[in-house]
Amino acid sequence: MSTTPTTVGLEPAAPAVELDDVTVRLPRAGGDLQILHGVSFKVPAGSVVALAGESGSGKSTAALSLMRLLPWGARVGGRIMAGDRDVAAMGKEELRRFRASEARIILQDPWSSLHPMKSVGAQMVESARSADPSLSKEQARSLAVEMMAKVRIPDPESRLKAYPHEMSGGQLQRVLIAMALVAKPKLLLCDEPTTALDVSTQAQILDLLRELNREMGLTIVIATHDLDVIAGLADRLVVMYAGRVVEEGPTKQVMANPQHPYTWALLQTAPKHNTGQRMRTIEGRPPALDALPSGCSFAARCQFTTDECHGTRPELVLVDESAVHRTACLRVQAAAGGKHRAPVTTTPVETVSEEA
Ligand SMILES: Nc1ncnc2c1ncn2[C@@H]1O[C@H](COP(=O)(O)OP(=O)(O)OP(=O)(O)O)[C@@H](O)[C@H]1O
Repeated sequence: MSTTPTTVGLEPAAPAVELDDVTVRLPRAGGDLQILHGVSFKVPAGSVVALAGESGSGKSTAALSLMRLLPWGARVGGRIMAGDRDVAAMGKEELRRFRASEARIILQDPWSSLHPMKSVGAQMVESARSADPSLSKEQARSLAVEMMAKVRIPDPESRLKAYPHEMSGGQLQRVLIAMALVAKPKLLLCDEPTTALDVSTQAQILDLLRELNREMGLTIVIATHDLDVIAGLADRLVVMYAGRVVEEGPTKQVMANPQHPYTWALLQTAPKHNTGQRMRTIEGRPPALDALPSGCSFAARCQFTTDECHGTRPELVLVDESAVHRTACLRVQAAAGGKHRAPVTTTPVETVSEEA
């Protein structure tokens, strides 16, 4: 885990990327389906930020929106910033360069992320040269060998000649990470990067990500439903539910002292955090996105629900200013006697995605 972000008493690092009041709507017959509702979080440069939540909570959509990799016709509101540039306002060529060299993505299924008919080496050379067209084929190839060695693929020279079907899932995920690294990106997005892998390979890939963050200062955003993945890796944790952020803060603090009942319940489902013999599940299901309740989306599953929770949607407010720990729960806010502050939000402006 890096030590750069939001250290108490120090100036927080400038955000590498930031979502500010982001909404995402997808077109469908009968009216748009809203997937994200005013999602805001910052990813300090050099940090690891995890997006956690059950399936369908909007983690992937939030992560993919950072690279504008949303389905065609998606309407995006709010601001998505990469440093001081607005990702939504990037022209085609700027966006291509951003995706080729600054921000790279690793998806859950390594098999479908690679071309089956091209050797690993050819794909790595392409990746390197799309980020830096001035590289010769030989230079790109030696960079590929270097990065294959960095992700600890034995005998990288000969493995470059292999085709994807000749490699295991764990090796392919390493190849994908190496393929991202040849572009020398600043930001690596990982969408459930270990879900398709066996447990020991999962641990090795997580160790590798941790090492890349520490040694290369790579900023990492990782979307996962598995809180054990996050525990030793992420500096900050963003917990999502039904398309909203319900809690956000330093991972250790959120895990040791979860404020939102959903975060607490989610932690109980993680094997290492569960003290009982059997793994718990959270009773009930998240609400359908086209039938969200007017109050708190978690109210129907929460053991602390009051009448007010059904009628009033809680805003995400600071519960610990120095650690930038926020939660969206009326009960927590009431217990604090209203001393918590709601963040300032901006007026959303919508853009329509046409290139993904
Ligand atoms: N292209 C799409 N068309 C229609 N609905 C979509 C589309 N993409 C996502 N959704 C819906 O948006 C919601 C959020 O999806 P998203 O993949 O962001 O969630 P997630 O938390 O990453 O879940 P998972 O871990 O299952 O991927 C889900 O209900 C999903 O069905």
